[in-house]
Amino acid sequence: MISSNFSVIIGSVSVALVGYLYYIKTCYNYLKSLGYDGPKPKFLIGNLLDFALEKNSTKSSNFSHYSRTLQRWTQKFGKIYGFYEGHSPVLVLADPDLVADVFLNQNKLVTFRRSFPMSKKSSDPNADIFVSNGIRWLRQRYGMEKIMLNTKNTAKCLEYADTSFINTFIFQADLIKEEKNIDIYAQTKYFMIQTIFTVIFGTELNSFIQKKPHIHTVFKRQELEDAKLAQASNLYFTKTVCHKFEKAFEDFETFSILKFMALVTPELAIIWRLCERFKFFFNSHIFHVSYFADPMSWFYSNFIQKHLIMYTQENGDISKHRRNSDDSHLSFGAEPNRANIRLQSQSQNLNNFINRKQFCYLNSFLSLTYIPILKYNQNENGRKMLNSVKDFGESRRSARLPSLSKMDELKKKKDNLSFLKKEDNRARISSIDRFNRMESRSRLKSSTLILNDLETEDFENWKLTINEALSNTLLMFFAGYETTSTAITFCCKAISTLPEQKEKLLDEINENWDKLKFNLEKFKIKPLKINKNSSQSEALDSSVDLNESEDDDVFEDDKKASSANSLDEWNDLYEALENMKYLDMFVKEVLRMYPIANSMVSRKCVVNNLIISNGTYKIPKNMNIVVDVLSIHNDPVWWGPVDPRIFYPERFLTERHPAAWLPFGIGSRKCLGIKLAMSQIKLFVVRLLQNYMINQPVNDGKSQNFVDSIETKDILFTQPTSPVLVSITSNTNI
Ligand code: HEM
Repeated sequence: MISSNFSVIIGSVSVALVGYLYYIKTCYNYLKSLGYDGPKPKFLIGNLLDFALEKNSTKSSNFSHYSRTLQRWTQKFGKIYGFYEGHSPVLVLADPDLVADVFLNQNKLVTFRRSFPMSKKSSDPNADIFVSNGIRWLRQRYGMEKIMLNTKNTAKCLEYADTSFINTFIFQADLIKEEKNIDIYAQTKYFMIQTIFTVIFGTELNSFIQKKPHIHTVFKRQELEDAKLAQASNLYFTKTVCHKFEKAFEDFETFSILKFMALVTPELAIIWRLCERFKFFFNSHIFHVSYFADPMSWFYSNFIQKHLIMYTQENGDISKHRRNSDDSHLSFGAEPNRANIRLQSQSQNLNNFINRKQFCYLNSFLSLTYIPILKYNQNENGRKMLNSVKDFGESRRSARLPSLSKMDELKKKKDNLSFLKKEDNRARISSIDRFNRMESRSRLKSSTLILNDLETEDFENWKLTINEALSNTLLMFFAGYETTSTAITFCCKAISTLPEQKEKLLDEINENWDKLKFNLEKFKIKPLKINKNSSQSEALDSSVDLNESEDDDVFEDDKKASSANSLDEWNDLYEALENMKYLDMFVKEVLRMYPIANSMVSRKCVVNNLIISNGTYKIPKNMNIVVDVLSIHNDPVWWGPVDPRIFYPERFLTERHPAAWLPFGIGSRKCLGIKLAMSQIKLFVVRLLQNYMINQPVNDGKSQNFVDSIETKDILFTQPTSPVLVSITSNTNI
């Protein structure tokens, strides 16, 4: 009897397996049946091996290179074709007209980013804007755009970037009085982690280890030796943080058997997700699938939590918030009961954050949140919590939120979500309604927070949940750190290898010198105006006495000075950078030649048969769509007549196809950090050239042609595979 049952089970499983394998086999006809050509897939894995085996044709290494694989296929199959990830079809667009047809499509809600079987679902309570889709994305985007694409906020971030430049770069490089090779890639990472940290928390990374960072005293000449040690310890911490982030990226890119299985058998993803829960049995990295999960929890417990503790301590509220106690947790992904206990202190902590004057993303995102109401609010604790949260919400609402009429006005007004403007689009409205319903269903299922459904005001629909506010702050690190530091690295390498273009940049900096005021002056360091004809640079303003008496509390002075420096100063600097046309073209040209986040430019078609190119092509529902950015960026049709392989910023003087330059993506889902990233890259380039002479590395042994001088890989982002050397000499008077 047992054996016959066993045979039945084995038989059924075998039949199911054979059926499943047969189904997989039939999938490989799909793209052909739609009329799309493409590389020949292998059974089960599709074309995944082609990515892994892609060789860098000009270099000895063989790091896999997503963009180069697409580029090779484009040469063979043309401007639109398909490939298979496992047996899931993916459509590739390699033509700006087609990209515009899909990504700028106003009517069809093509705003869904493609997803991977094991990545976070859009319905997850902690889903950030990057993984969210539909109305869930739209709501987050609506609020976050106002913060992140705001010029004043971006100008404020320049102040943070300037200070980071001093903290992470100037000091080390100032010790270099003779020409010396440095790894500019490592340096820009230290710069970026400090900058992005301050942008998110409004406080310096160093403040986590020392309340008054020694860095602010390092520029006293007589203390230089001591300062070296202080600096070393501060940078040690920064380096640790960078290391953790590097690890996160590595983990993401490392082969994982469960990720691979989910990619080739997405229908069984539920099984692979279950297996992941038992990963501790296997105790091996290759069984991990979570995207950034571990570093994120490390990051959360080390940063957000500590920050809140520190903040409440600074505000004299230590009694309620014991260090290392659970009391000061936010309910980020926590269970309702635990969160219930903590909410009193949470709301206090959040209140403190919200009421800070200092601009930072966390603060701004929290000011967009719904009032969180926990499920079990009928007991006394719950009621207390409810009241305190309501008070907190009220104060925030009156302090921060625009009035209802203002909000309506804003909704009506120009914003980048242009398809919102289409009033007569019934399909859109019904889709949004549907997503709204779907979203509220998934929200009700969420075990963490239940949103206050009694909030009836219209604009409530456009806020973030508290979990979204927090997960988006984490996203900012990952979206902003690696990408921007790599972009700055490429710019520095271009400066060091292209003397003619460097001269043009120097000329423009000299022309705008007075507008590009340098924060360093308050640290008694003076950049010297660049005199290209002599080896000696001229001191700009001899009225600053470098030996003037030093205050014991430089930090306090700096604080006062920086608050006295009104925001106008940073607005002026922002404007000055914006008006530097050659600098703008230079950075754009670097990003044209070295686009960094190509695999992010992707969408999922959620409408039945999207017709593009005047009916020439049809994209069926659920098709994943990616863009071959590298081919578009190197197509002479769009970038000629000067050969696109040549570094030639002036090509941007000619108006180009709007979908031919894609480093930040395109359409209503394009990069939210574009303003921040561009202004920080420009600021770094300007400060670097104001303070240092940058040249080709001495005795590097590598080609000093810009294009060949950096070896890259591209799995998640394009990254240099080895240290990027430039030679540097200080131009600064200390
Ligand atoms: C050089 C630096 C950067 C590059 C090359 C870059 C590139 C990209 C790309 C290609 C996308 C996908 C766009 C699309 O699908 O059309 C993207 C999305 C995004 N980026 Fe960036 N990025 C950079 C810096 C930043 C920074 C500094 C931040 C924020 C601090 C940021 C935040 C985001 C966010 C939130 C999204 C998702 C937007 C959405 O889904 O609506 N990025 N980025």
